[in-house]
Amino acid sequence: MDKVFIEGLEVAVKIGAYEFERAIIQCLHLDLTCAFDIRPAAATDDLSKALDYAALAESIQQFAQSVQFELLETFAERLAQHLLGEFNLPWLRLKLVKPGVNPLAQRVGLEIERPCSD
Ligand SMILES: Nc1nc2c(c(=O)[nH]1)N=C([C@H](O)[C@@H](O)CO)CN2
Repeated sequence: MDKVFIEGLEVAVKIGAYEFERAIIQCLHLDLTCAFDIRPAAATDDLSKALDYAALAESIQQFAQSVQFELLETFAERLAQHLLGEFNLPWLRLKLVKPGVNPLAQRVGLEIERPCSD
């Protein structure tokens, strides 16, 4: 299956398990890969037949503005379900990085695939 992706999207969101995090907005770095058949768009040169990555990015930003969670896991799962439904996607991979959390690590975060491949 073809893939449409966004890499390095900066997303501002209220997220964190600790008390001090409930009052601040933090920036996550997001990579998204979506399975999508590009042939109808390629055959017609028509954006309406494509998976519009600008629309994906806008939907992600709006979702992030409308929620507040403690865990990256919750944010990832809810966002994945939101995108699968809104864009009628058969599969996606979503990677979230929360920068600056652990001084001994370059990056921490998680990656999910939905529907699961295993
Ligand atoms: N698996 C996770 N571990 C941790 C999370 C998380 O969302 N998922 N969150 C935190 C804290 O919010 C931390 O990022 C604050 O610096 C700790 N561990």
